[in-house]
Amino acid sequence: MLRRVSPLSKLISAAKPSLLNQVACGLNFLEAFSTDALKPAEAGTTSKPRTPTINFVLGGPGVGKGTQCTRIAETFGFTHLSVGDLLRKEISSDTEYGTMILETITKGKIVASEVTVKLLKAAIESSDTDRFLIDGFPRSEENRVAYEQIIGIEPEVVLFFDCNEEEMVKRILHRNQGRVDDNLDTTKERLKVFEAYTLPVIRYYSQKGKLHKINAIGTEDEIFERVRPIFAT
Ligand SMILES: Nc1ncnc2c1ncn2[C@@H]1O[C@H](COP(=O)(O)OP(=O)(O)OP(=O)(O)O)[C@@H](O)[C@H]1O
Ligand SMILES: O=c1ccn([C@@H]2O[C@H](COP(=O)(O)O)[C@@H](O)[C@H]2O)c(=O)[nH]1
Ligand SMILES: [Mg+2]
Repeated sequence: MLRRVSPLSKLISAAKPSLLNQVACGLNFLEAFSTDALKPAEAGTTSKPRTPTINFVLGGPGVGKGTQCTRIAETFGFTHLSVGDLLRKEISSDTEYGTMILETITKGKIVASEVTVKLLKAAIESSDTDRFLIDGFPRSEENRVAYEQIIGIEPEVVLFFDCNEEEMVKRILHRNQGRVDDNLDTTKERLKVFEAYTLPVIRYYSQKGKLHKINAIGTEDEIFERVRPIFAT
């Protein structure tokens, strides 16, 4: 069912001025696209509520988000949704967004929320499961606001894998998976984008008491043991 959304003015009042243009550009899209499909049923309605559990996994480029998500998903029964993978699938499927996504990823920039939230929503809705690890999203405050407007499920846990830049660059340059963004120039840009746009999201969830900061230096096993207690309870 289509639903009109309330004005964004309240939501963006706390956002940095540099983000306001991006948020404003998303307004028409938000009004047109918002649905109640993933929201809990209102009191008095007969339909069964469907409120998936959402956890966000954030961290700089190459820090090991995907590696740890695989382990967490296997151990604790989550569905791992990498938004980067959803975007790469769009490129290889040659969809209407493919060329724009390829250009954006190659430059190390952030794809418009219109596209990422739409892909994410479709992936959640088409899944048989209801416990998700969302890897690499939201990447900016604009992404976060769009997510809240369109999907609107509060994350239970937000993981932040933290590591120095030198180690992240080293991991990317050794990744060897043929990604178009696995080169030094794009990685430098991604690090700038992470600092300017993703750190504010991390600060937001820290202030809400949802953030779990994980030291991402060490072996994959050591890092996973730091994560385990968060989901083991
Ligand atoms: N603890 C670790 N120590 C050394 N290398 C690691 C560690 N964890 C992951 N790696 C390796 O680092 C590379 C990047 O890991 P991964 O793809 O999981 O990172 P990511 O955070 O998902 O990166 P991106 O943001 O670019 O998608 C991979 O080659 C992976 O095998
Ligand atoms: O929410 C997102 C997620 C990803 N991107 C773009 O994709 C690349 C690669 O993402 P990974 O999560 O590292 O696989 C990223 O640099 C962005 O260009 C995005 O725009 N929005
Ligand atoms: Mg990844």
